Amino acid sequence: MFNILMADPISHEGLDVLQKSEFVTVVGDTGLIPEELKNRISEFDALLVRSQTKVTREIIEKAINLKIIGRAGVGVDNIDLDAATEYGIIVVNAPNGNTNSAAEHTMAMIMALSRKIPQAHFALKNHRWERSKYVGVELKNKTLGIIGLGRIGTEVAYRAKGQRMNVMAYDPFLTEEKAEKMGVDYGGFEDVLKQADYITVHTPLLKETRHMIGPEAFEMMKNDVHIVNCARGGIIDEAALYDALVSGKAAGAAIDVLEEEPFQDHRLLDLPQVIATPHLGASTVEAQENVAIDVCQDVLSHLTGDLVKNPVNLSSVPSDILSQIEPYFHLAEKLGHFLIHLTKDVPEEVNIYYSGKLSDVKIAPITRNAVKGLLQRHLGSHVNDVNALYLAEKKDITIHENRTSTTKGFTNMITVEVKTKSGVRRVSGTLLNGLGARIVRVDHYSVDVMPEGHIVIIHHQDLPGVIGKMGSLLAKHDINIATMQVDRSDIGGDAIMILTIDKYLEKDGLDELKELEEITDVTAVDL
Ligand SMILES: NC(=O)C1=CN([C@@H]2O[C@H](COP(=O)(O)OP(=O)(O)OC[C@H]3O[C@@H](n4cnc5c(N)ncnc54)[C@H](O)[C@@H]3O)[C@@H](O)[C@H]2O)C=CC1
Ligand SMILES: O=C(O)C(=O)COP(=O)(O)O
Repeated sequence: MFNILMADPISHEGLDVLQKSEFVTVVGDTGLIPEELKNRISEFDALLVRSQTKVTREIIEKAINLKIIGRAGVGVDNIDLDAATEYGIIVVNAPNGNTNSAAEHTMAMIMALSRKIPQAHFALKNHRWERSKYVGVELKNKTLGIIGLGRIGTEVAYRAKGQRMNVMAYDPFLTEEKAEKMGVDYGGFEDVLKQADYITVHTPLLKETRHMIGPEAFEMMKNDVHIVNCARGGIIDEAALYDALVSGKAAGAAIDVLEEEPFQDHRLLDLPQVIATPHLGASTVEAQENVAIDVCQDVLSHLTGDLVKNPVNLSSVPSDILSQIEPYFHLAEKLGHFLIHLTKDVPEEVNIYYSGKLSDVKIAPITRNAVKGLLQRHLGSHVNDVNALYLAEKKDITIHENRTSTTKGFTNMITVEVKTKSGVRRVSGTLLNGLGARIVRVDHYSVDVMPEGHIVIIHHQDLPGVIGKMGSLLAKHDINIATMQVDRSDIGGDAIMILTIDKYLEKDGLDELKELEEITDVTAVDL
């Protein structure tokens, strides 16, 4: 049974997804202060949040059972992603469910700002009939500058065009061709700042975007510019915005998000030309339903061993590609696990070669599984595909991926090679059509071994009688040999024998095997 903590309120349609499962229990405890969350987090396998709860490194360090953090929304700036990755905790979000809601809210804010609707409404509610005070400006033929033309920015662009605005956008991934197709003017960051009558930001809050609209940016803007932030507090430097509004450079601002939420400093909110909502961009019934369902499905998938759709700290793989590569995950992990048992020194470099039909597929997720298999032997079962590459880097192990289209007789092959100061060891495996995974090479020897169960790898001299001696010794320990594979470099030279046996070979049996004079090395692996 997995315990899930819902730390921020999430729509019941999502919770229904979880509650239908017999594998999970959901505890709803919203509004915990950081200290309380820190004290309780070790009880939980999964954590569900929106933007209120800050999932800091301190909390993650205490989350000894946590496997997944689900963010019912887009922005993950409230979660310490580096810490989550380091501790092998997958973070998932719900990137699509609130796009429409946020775009509609942005348009509502732009219109309300232009026609001073909140101010006029407030006056009238206070029984003041102030018609001449609230003269607005039209949107038609004005230029809307969009910084960040992703999901929400794009939807805002289409809506603004419906208002007959000219739209100009800057996004590092926007090409001139794409802009033309969308009917949007293409510009650099500064072009947008200089030409727009309205500027709306739709980037995530990142190191690079924090305070990207600061004093210098305001300096470049047109006089009487209108500023809109329905993305994240901190993208616009609030002190610079305040100065621009007070100096008259900016005519008004509409803000849904603040650098500190709930607000501490209300200077900006007190300005009459500022209209504001308390982070309501995603607060529609529809959006909350969408994001809750999406995130809860991913949380349940992960806890029950399925792949997630919207990982944040892992690259996501489209389902058609995933169906091609997923069968290799298990093989890659087994190869890594097998090889690390043959590796006697500290691994310094790992090369993974993909060949045949694996030479042109997305290999990164397969690599993560190979590295997971390699590291788990010494670092334990907390190594997973979220933190495998991070942990390898921390241990100064460099990982290289290589592709070749040629395979020696196999349609697909993965070779994992480990370099240590004493040499190089490698193992290759393939998926045989209809027959499953096979280890087909160990160093320069050809073999055919199913990577399952109890395996003994014996390096020996190719002399008559060795196989018999070894068989008798195992029989003495009541060990039955299920399969045996033998290969040699040349007659009478070095040879390898790989046995699959029916039960675990205890240390005393292993030591006795090592004592046989023809045997140079024995390794037991449980796969
Ligand atoms: N107020 C609210 O309730 C909501 C706020 N949001 C915020 O909106 C943000 C955007 O959401 P989506 O459009 O769904 O994300 P998205 O990932 O589809 O779009 C973000 C875009 O910003 C661009 N970008 C990144 N750095 C940039 C830079 N330095 N300059 C210009 N563009 C840059 C990216 O290339 C991307 O196209 C979220 O990260 C979240 O913080 C999202 C939903 C609701
Ligand atoms: O999805 C986002 O990034 C949002 O900002 C929405 O936040 P919320 O879930 O409403 O706290």
